[in-house]
Amino acid sequence: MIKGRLIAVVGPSGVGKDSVMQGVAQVLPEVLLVRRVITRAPDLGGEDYDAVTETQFQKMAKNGEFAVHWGAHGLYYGIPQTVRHQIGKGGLCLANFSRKALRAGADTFPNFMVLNLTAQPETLAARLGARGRETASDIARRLAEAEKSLPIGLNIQTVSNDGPLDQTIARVAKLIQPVSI
Ligand SMILES: Nc1ncnc2c1ncn2[C@@H]1O[C@H](COP(=O)(O)OP(=O)(O)O)[C@@H](O)[C@H]1O
Ligand SMILES: O=P(O)(O)OC[C@H]1O[C@H](OP(=O)(O)OP(=O)(O)O)[C@H](O)[C@@H]1O
Repeated sequence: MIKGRLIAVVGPSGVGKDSVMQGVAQVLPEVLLVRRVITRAPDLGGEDYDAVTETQFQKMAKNGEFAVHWGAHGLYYGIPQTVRHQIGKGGLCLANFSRKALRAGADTFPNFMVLNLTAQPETLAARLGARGRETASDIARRLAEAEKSLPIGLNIQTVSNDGPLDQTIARVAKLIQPVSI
């Protein structure tokens, strides 16, 4: 029997969290990508998300619609409660996560695992510029927050994404096996 789990993908802005998640979902069809609720303007690309206003987000949070939620970059992000059902059914779920919210994630989800992606600062700057989703001042703020420590005592796998994306995807696909019981 397979136990489901949530794998929180973390790392600095521009490291490749969304790209790696999408690539892994292509090579491992059983992987489910978590669709986050974000107070970001709709259709800015990078990931599929539910765009809501701040008022809508606060209402959803108050109604208990998020398993975990946090604020960052002047936005709010929520992981929907529905992810719990997917995990309960044995789903291998991947979510773009905040390093600040990892402790809450570990307290919320069974078999919680962290995929920590890394890249050199100059790589991050080049990638954020090329992505073009944020303004230059937003990019500067994101780069200033690149270094953050991770909580101790969690199941953390660290993988460099400095090299070719396909190489990272292949490494991650090998690491994120479901939990057998
Ligand atoms: N290994 C890689 N090599 C080259 N470009 C990459 C690689 N990984 C991601 N990118 C590019 O870098 C940019 C940032 O990636 P993204 O997945 O949006 O990062 P994050 O979600 O961590 O902010 C995107 O334009 C993406 O196409
Ligand atoms: O606490 P931190 O680990 O610094 O993370 C803060 C936020 O940054 C990322 O957001 P988002 O996907 O909007 O930005 P990014 O693609 O530039 O990383 C991540 O998903 C968190 O929501």
